[in-house]
Amino acid sequence: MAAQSKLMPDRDKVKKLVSVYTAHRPLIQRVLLFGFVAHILTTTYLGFNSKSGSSKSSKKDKGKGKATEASNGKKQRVAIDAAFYQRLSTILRIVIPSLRSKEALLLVMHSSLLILRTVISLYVAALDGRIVASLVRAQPIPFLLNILRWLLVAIPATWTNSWLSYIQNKLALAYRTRLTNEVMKQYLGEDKQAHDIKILYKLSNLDDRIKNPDQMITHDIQRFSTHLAAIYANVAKPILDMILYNYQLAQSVGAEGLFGLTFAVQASAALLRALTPQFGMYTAVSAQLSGNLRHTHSRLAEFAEEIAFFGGEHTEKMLVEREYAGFVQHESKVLQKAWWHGCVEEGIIKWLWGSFGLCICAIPVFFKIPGVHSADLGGRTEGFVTNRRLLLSASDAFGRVMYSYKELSELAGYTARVAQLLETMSDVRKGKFEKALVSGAATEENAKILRGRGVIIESDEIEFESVPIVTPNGDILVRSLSFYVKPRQHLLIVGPNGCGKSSLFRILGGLWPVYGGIVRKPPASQFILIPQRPYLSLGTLRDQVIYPHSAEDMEARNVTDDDLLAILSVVQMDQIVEREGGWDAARDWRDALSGGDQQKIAWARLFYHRPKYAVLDEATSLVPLDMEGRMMEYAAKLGITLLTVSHRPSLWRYHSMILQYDGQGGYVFTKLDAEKRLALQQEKEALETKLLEVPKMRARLAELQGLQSGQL
Ligand SMILES: Nc1ncnc2c1ncn2[C@@H]1O[C@H](COP(=O)(O)OP(=O)(O)OP(=O)(O)O)[C@@H](O)[C@H]1O
Repeated sequence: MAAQSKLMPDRDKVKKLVSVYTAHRPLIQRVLLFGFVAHILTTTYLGFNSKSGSSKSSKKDKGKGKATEASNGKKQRVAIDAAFYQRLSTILRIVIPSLRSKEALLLVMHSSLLILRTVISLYVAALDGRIVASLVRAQPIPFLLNILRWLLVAIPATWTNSWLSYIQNKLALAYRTRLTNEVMKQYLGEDKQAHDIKILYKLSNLDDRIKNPDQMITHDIQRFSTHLAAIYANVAKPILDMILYNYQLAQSVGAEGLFGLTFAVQASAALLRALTPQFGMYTAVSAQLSGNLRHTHSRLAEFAEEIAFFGGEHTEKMLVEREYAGFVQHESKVLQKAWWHGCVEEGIIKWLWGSFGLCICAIPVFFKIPGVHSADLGGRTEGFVTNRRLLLSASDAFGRVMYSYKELSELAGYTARVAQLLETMSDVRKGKFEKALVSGAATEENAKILRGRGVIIESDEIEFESVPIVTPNGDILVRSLSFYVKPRQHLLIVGPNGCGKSSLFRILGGLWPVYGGIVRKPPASQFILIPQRPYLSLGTLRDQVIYPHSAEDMEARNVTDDDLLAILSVVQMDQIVEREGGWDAARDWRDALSGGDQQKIAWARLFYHRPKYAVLDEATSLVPLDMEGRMMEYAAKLGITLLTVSHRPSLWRYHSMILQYDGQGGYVFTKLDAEKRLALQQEKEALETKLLEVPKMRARLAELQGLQSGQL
């Protein structure tokens, strides 16, 4: 009796607690639901900002040395971390430049359609329950009416889905266009006046970070845009869905059950996340390896003739196979990781969470929920079917948030690649280069030269005052070079191979930085370069002569096709117009013209543009001597001052100054007396020929002496 009387107050306490709970249940429900929404948003945010992801990746990077690696050996970490969000926000400002932009409008349309789809799904869940309930209650009229509603709701449902995929693809295309335009603006210059920066050349020659810009501009930007457009639907929409479906579900199963479910799901989700491999890093490495492979193949196509003549197919095959093997090895590793991750993922998301869900749907069937009226069999079935559908949608939404983590990792990979391209171009634009320097650059004296910067002054004449000639690798070819070229004082540049003759032109053309001294020169637009193998663009015959002008530019200069024909007749190429089918004929001119004809077309281009200075780098090596003289004289007649690199003595007489490198870092700059030099050259050659005869004469002498002694 005593023990019973002791228990009584406890029982009273519990009863009191239950009655307080029942009385305040609406408030408790609201607090729980609010807590639920806050919890979902916080955990999702923390999940996408997971520090563990980044630290894990850096540990792995150290262990296996696998992160995206620029060719200068620097590794770039790819994870969903602060760096990723920072890169992404920079790119987002490019792809969605303002709230009034087309992309922002598409995003608003996309969001509205996503919400509409969720609303339709909620309605369909309730309708499904009602259809099953009318079946269980054997009520044909409500059943038919509900089927009619089902058919009617199918119209906006299908319409919404088609629109969603259409707008998502449009969004991806719009992002790609914005990003490509921005990159092209930096890569090839914004307008015709902006080509002085020469990012195109500097990116691959003065900097090591970007190995294959073609792959980045075409493939990586496309993948990035597609992922970015999809990530919005895959992250924002599932989060919204999760909140709405669960809210609806809580109305019938109680927020307590929902909270329990959320706790169990979050715990297993944390486990899944911990087991998720670094897909972002793998994506970036994949893109890099496939870019290398593509580059190796494009070299094959470009140098097909040279390789075929050398019989270098076997060596090239080995090179391609090595690249391919590296790519396949990486892809196989990723596939294996994706395989077991897929198993764990499906086990947890589909099956474990499915069982949790069924238990939740059973709550109103087995327990009396305070404040909810008991239902008949039909009502219970309706509740169960609706709840189950809501639950399936909610768990599907949660699953998509989990999967989107993987997608987000991939997006991080492409974001890293695109951001690297943009950052490197911006650095190159500012003159900041990252390049592995050769050992010679390590000496203190060389390093000092490399740290310095010279002055460039715009002028009508060309003058170098104590300018070092330094290669992008940090090799110093000439420590201090001084010379000048006045208009019509043609300069000949000679010296052994690799001594820096063409490098001088790269400094003049603004391709290489000036590391010291003073350079006075006209803007790069006042120079025209004719290399040994001239560049022929894609386009018509006319385009080859007027490159880089367009037909409109030519018209604006009042130059007609007849004028072009007259220019071609100077180089004896006028018959080509008829032969190739007129000025508008388009071909691959590198194949259609012989080497000599290509050089002549380049000279015709020079005569069309009539710049102040022409830079000729072995530009007459493939044309006959009489044609060479004709072209040089015509250029001089047009008032073009020539800076010529050539080993042909026949060219000396067209120049008045000479810059002669000795190949050891020294040089002589002096007046060129062509006749005297030619006489000296002829005397030297005559002596050399005579000297060649000496061994023969000695042998003959010995023979004669032998004969003579035999006779005696
Ligand atoms: N983009 C580059 N990156 C690194 N080094 C370079 C680059 N271009 C040229 N060089 C180096 O600069 C040096 C000089 O080259 P340059 O083309 O000026 O020689 P050159 O005197 O014209 O020789 P040649 O008569 O054989 O054409 C060479 O050692 C070359 O390897």
